[in-house]
Amino acid sequence: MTLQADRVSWRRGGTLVVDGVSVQPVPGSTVALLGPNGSGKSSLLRLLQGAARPDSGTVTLDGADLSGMRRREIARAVATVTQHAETDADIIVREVVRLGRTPHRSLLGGDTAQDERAIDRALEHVGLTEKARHRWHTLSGGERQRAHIARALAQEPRELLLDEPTNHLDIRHQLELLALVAELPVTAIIALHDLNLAAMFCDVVLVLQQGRVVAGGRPEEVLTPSLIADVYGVRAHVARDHVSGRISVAFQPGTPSGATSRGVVSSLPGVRLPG
Ligand SMILES: Nc1ncnc2c1ncn2[C@@H]1O[C@H](COP(=O)(O)OP(=O)(O)OP(=O)(O)O)[C@@H](O)[C@H]1O
Repeated sequence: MTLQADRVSWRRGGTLVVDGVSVQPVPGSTVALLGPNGSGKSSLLRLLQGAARPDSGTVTLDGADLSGMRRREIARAVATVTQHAETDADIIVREVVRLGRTPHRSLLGGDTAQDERAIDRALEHVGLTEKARHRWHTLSGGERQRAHIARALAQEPRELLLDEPTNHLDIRHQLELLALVAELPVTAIIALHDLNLAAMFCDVVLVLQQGRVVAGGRPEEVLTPSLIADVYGVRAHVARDHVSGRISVAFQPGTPSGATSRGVVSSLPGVRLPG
């Protein structure tokens, strides 16, 4: 059992932005949410984190409907890093990361040795140990992003929801972050724009278009030139590494000629496309 969405739909500002989406990740797997701008990736993550309720369908955690659960209860299992995470207070980095421990703290108790260890580990994972005592406003954009990820890791979640976590990161930190997430013993659902990062690190990709899942499965099954042409409207060449079996995508100038590959369906469990 894990965090699952079953045929969720959500209307925002009069528009259906999530349309009958099911997500049933295998526990411990890493799932990429792909799709063009405005296709509904962040909206779906908001439903999965319990920040909003679907108009229809259900999001469940270990079989229990998220809408009947307390935020603290959800936060003990599910950590989220959103695209626009900010921290106004001028506190040191370690205190930002400490916020991740809040759901685990008893109302009267202070921080325990376990809290301190979780914070140390999280800072180390994202390479910010040296900056732990620095003030928040002195960090670069990428360092702030990594601190927010450390906060989520300090939460010691089972489920990790990340919205464009590589946004501000240089290439080394992009690779390190996704390698870390893929190795962690968590189920991770990550909204990504970079198809190559998805292909390198994710077990499954779900491709959204106008709120609907139009393809889902292993990256090498789904990320074909015709799917990329259909969904993103760009030409691409896809090469496969014969040793790792992983693919890489090279984009080409020009508009693709009309290919249709909607509904690439995988035999993988947990990937269900709308009928
Ligand atoms: N607060 C809001 N109120 C009304 N509509 C919204 C709101 N936020 C987003 N939307 C709309 O919902 C749709 C999906 O947006 P969403 O942010 O989920 O897409 P996305 O795939 O994450 O996009 P991006 O790749 O640009 O981050 C878009 O059409 C957007 O305009």
